Amino acid sequence: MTVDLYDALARVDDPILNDDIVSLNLVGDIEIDGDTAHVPLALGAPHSPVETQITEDVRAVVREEGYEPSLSVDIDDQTPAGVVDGAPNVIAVSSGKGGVGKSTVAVNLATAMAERGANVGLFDADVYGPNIPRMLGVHDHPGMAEDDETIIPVERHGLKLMSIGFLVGEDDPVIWRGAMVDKVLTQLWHDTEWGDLDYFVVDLPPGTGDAQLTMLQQMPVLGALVVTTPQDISLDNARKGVRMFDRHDASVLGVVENMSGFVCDECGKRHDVFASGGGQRLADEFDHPLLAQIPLDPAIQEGCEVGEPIVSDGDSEPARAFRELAEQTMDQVGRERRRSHAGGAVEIEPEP
Ligand SMILES: Nc1ncnc2c1ncn2[C@@H]1O[C@H](COP(=O)(O)OP(=O)(O)OP(=O)(O)O)[C@@H](O)[C@H]1O
Repeated sequence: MTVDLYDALARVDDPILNDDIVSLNLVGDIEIDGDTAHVPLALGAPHSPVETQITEDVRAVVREEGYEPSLSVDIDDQTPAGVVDGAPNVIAVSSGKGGVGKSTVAVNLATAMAERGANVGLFDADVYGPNIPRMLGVHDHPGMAEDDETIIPVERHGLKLMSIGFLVGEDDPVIWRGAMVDKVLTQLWHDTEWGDLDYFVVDLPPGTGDAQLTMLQQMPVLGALVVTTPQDISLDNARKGVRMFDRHDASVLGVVENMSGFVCDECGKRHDVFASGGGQRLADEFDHPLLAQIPLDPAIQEGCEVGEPIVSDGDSEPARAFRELAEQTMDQVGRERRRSHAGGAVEIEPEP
């Protein structure tokens, strides 16, 4: 009977890895218990659009075959083990230089993933400008757990936040360097009681120097986003960022072009304030996907000022762009995890 079910499940495709889920080894040992079919699936990006679709397709096929589906999801792959419970997918948000909107992207990405139902932790490791508490409207400080040894992260907009800014204050110049910074950051994230997380977003300090590299080496980063504006200077710096990740074993999940064109309220036309197409060129050059183009919009900055990430603002253009970024990022995470599970048998088509 289960043989038929495997045959039937081979009708379900993984649209990213371009093969069916049985050939990709994503279906574990099926057990039949009366009318119920227990189907273990090897999926690694909870609430991502593609994996949500795969699970819905699996349920539909199991029902068509006359069973009630009971799915369990677990993945065993080669990605780095998590540092916190639940082995979350660690995503580093980076930029080649300051001021391109890296923290804004990290905040809106994390919020959008949480709004899709994922358990998300956000770690503000930007020692030189830890402004995420302000962007999320957090004025409290985290508390200590009863054991007096672990820190309870602040919860806001459905995500858990810890920031180096809680220790040093946003406007205090950070005088620590090198090893000291690493030590404090590592301790802060280990000592935080994150609970079960699906995704762990880390806002790195801007730049591509030793500080960022050491930080990456100490975190089990699954992949990085490289945020850039369309200008050349910013792109040159972003290039260094991509190379840094390529040298380190963390893969680049994709490029995010921020401040990409300004849509005028008055005339409704899009104006490319900076040069256009830069993010796409960078992505093409390194064969990484361009995950989103976030418009230059004063509402994004106002959202940061009042502590309400723009992505929660209904159907505005920037909100849609950030939601798209979250969906694309989660799908890239899923691609890495499932590919790693399926092993060398998978031939990946280049990104369109
Ligand atoms: N797409 C956008 N449209 C309008 N304003 C934006 C946009 N993205 C970011 N900003 C604004 O630009 C400023 C810098 O953004 P942010 O602090 O996120 O940059 P960063 O790259 O993290 O900088 P840092 O170097 O300090 O880490 C903020 O005031 C933010 O509100």
